[in-house]
Amino acid sequence: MRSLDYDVVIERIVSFIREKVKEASATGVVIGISGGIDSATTAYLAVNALGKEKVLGLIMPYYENGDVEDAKLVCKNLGIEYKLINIKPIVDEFENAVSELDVKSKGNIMARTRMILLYAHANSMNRLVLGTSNRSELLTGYFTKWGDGASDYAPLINLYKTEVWELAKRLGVPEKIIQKKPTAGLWEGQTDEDELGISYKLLDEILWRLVDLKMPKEDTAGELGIPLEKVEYVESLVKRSEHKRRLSLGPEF
Ligand SMILES: Nc1ncnc2c1ncn2[C@@H]1O[C@H](COP(=O)(O)OP(=O)(O)OC[C@H]2O[C@@H]([n+]3cccc(C(=O)O)c3)[C@H](O)[C@@H]2O)[C@@H](O)[C@H]1O
Ligand SMILES: Nc1ncnc2c1ncn2[C@@H]1O[C@H](COP(=O)(O)OP(=O)(O)OP(=O)(O)O)[C@@H](O)[C@H]1O
Ligand SMILES: [Mg+2]
Repeated sequence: MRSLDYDVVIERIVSFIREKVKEASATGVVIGISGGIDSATTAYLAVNALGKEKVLGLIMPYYENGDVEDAKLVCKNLGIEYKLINIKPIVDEFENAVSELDVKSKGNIMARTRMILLYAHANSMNRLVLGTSNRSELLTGYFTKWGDGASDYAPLINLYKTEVWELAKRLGVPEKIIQKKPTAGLWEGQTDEDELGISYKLLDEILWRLVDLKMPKEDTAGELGIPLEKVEYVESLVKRSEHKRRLSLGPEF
């Protein structure tokens, strides 16, 4: 895995956010704050870039669990304005309108409902939506298309999850948030690593070699001392999710 100078990373992201808000003549940014590390890290970077007055956090729970308290902790530590919006009635109304909704499809409605609320605030306040996706999620397609994958700018998009952990430590994100298991929170007990079937540590090592270094899969498996099937599995995740990394296509003329 590459080794990054995190002081430089922070400086680059902070000036990126500042520049994009200025370029759009926007009054600030809106971020969905879940109580997880990606949104916390994004919010810390945004406050560094713009100051706390220009960052609005939306806390949008479906389930009643400790995540709301963690999300509030992030907002309070940063001193940013936040709004709590319970998305359960909205999502349940969608569920009523669709027959035979499976658990994953309902989770995607949650992610898309949050996206609508983020854009409603961005529209009405002349702000930009900052996304929280990272490179591990982007490459594996581990996000809801047009849901949490949708934003105006995504400051962490070129950093792997293991790098986001490093960044969070340096930014002073609360230890409690850093220590949490990554979860999309779309159903009770869901964790990223269980659903993906691989740890982020290994996933990132494989993706770095396969995608960034363009290393043949046999060499990747050899270097990491893992079965070829594990690398082929990650390769399949990348291939299968290609459609999520571009705007909708049509035939060319
Ligand atoms: N080949 C293709 N070409 C063009 N479009 C294609 C396609 N295959 C599927 N599609 C379309 O894509 C849809 C499937 O994609 P999508 O709707 O995203 O749904 P899907 O990929 O099935 O589910 C989203 C995944 O992301 C995870 N997630 C979601 C949200 C947040 C987080 C998190 O980490 O916080 C994780 C979630 O747990 C789940 O595993 C299909 O219904 C179809 O409309
Ligand atoms: N309950 C929620 N309230 C507000 N935003 C949410 C909520 N759940 C998810 N989101 C938004 O969706 C994004 C994607 O979720 P994801 O789980 O990948 O990130 P995270 O929760 O910040 O970090 P982690 O992956 O470590 O759990 C979040 O960063 C956040 O912007
Ligand atoms: Mg989460």
